[in-house]
Amino acid sequence: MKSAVIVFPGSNCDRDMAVALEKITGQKPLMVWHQEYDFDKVDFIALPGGFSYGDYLRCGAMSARSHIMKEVIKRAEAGVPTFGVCNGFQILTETGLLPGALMRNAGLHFVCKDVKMTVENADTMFTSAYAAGEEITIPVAHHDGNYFADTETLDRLEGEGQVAFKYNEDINGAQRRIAGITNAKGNVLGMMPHPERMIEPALGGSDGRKLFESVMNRLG
Ligand SMILES: NC(=O)CC[C@H](N)C(=O)O
Repeated sequence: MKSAVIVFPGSNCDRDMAVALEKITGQKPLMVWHQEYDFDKVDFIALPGGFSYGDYLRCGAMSARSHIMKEVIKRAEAGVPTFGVCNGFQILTETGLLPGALMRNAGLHFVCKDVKMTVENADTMFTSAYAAGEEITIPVAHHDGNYFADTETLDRLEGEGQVAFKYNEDINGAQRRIAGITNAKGNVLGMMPHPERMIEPALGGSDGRKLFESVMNRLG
């Protein structure tokens, strides 16, 4: 599985993502700088966490309008599996590839800890290696993780199985404790927790591993 990791000024989880992808897929990902217009054909695109453009305006707002995102949007709309973690999730909502918005945490504090969450839908290309309802522990580190969407959108997301993960407890005020969602087609996933930081016991656990394995199983 050949992957690309998109790098913006202020990304700080790009190397964590690259290490996880290389360890799990056995192939070094392409690191793509935001000023590029195009990049080689890949099977998987990752938008890593961080503080792109210093989180100015709104988290992810400036990255969403960068050169490279035009190409990412084109490929995601054509069906390429696209995965945004934390700041990557914020970028995906800012582009409109995913619905809703990530607002300031309800407690107005940066939240940095391991959280328990539940796999709400194990029937997606990103979650199929998990069991439905499986409880997993994954770290979060964000100040804008408070997922918001209007009631109609939330009902649709839940009704269509687009809620991939929910926190077991309220950690940031997110509506319906939503931690990660997919688009309607199922090839775009955004989530606030960082599975790339939980891929082996030396990191405190391996619960993030199955996410990458799910995609690998699907792509063959
Ligand atoms: N770890 C991250 O990606 C941080 C995301 C974002 N800048 C926030 O703090 O909300």
